[in-house]
Amino acid sequence: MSAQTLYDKLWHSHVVREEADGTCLIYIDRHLVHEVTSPQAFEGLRLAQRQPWRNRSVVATADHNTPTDHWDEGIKDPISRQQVETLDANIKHFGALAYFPFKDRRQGIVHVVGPENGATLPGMTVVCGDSHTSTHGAFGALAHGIGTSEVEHVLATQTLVAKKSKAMLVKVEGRLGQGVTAKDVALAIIGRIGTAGGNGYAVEFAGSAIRSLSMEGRMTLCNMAIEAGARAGMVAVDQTTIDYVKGRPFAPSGADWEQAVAYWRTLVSDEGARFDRVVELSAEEIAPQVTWGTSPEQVVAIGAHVPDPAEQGDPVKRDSAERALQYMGLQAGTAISEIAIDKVFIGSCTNSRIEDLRAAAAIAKGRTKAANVKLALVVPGSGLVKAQAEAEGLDRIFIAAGFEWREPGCSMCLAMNADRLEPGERCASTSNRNFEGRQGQGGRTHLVSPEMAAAAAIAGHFVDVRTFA
Ligand SMILES: CC(C)[C@H](C(=O)O)[C@@H](O)C(=O)O
Ligand code: SF4
Repeated sequence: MSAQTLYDKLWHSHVVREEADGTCLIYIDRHLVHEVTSPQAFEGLRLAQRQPWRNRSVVATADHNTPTDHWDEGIKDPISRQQVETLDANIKHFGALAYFPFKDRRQGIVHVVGPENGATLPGMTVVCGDSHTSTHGAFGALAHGIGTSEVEHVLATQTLVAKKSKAMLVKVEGRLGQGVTAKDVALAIIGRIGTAGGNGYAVEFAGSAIRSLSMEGRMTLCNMAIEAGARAGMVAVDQTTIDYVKGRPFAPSGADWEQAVAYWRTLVSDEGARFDRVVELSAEEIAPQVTWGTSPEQVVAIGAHVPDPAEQGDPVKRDSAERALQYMGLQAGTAISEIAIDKVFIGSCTNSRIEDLRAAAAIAKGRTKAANVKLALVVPGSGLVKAQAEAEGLDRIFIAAGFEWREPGCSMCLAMNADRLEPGERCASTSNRNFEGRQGQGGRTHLVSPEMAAAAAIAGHFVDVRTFA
């Protein structure tokens, strides 16, 4: 057999049936479920009087609609409460391998919860009614978001109708500088190929800079593959992957573990495997990134200035840059480091894992939030991340610096709960989307790494974390 990509291997090992036109039925190993995209799917099962094909593939949690403070008061918003209670009822009725409901010790953002419990494993197909399911590709898994009707299809049949995508290799060689993170790599890639650059592709991230990333970093990167328009993002299995998975609650153990590891080690692209497109970046050239507009591709390095739309050759891009500047309340030519901020959000499935919190705390330690920053919110990705951070004293560092330490959830990543921006407020955010109104109507989002967000909270404006002393 000719040399195969990691994507080829994951795909072919899951095809149940292939039609002449290439449409396939692929088997789904892990089905992650949250409260937003599952109610109609479960309702569909009920109406059809069907049972889930394999409810032990389901791992569910409530994340988007859960508040991040005053948990003793429950969920105040009636619509949010109903969504979360509906999930409770559906899981109770249909069953699951694991359910981490509101207030459970292990509750959290579904994309944080899956991996940390060992429910996301190399070689799996992982789906969820959520676009950032690409996160799980960090494990050498084939992972992507699906729509609500597909959620129902997977529940009912354990399969998905899909067509194979083209394969793209994004290679980042070299050493990332001090203060340059996986988030900066992700933003730099999107800045290079654009938010449509990955359309029609499954992307494998490779190269020495990617190999050197921790699993947390790889998850950050794969999380944002979707913002580059890709169907899925993935990283080949190596020792870092295997070390991370070992000993987690749903990971195999004993003889099963040995057998699994032997298989997982094959989950790499073969020498000479063919990709439809190859993009190469040099790690040394990547600086901390800050988005200035309303699309993740509208991004520059911290030392740069807000670009002038007039210099944009493509009329469509020029138009959208002009609109973005207007929405963002920015002038072309302004130094990024002169942009003052009102709020800071450290959290989301992109950057709310323990390593992200450690990095932000290292910047905040012994310092104080600037007076013009009304709120600096730190929201761990899960209850387990929160407990770990507290055991390490990170919560006390943040609180001493004037930051707020909250309960886990999606929080201010999207305004589906009480955490949001007010119209016109400007936020340094570690999340993944900066669309108009994403963090609240009229809110202005700048995407950055956790280090950059913490430094901005202290300085009151964006600042180069590499020279921040
Ligand atoms: C609510 C959910 C469907 C949505 C998604 O699919 O991504 C959300 O998680 C987001 O980040 O916008
Ligand atoms: S943290 Fe944000 S991006 Fe991630 S699942 Fe929640 S809302 Fe979507």
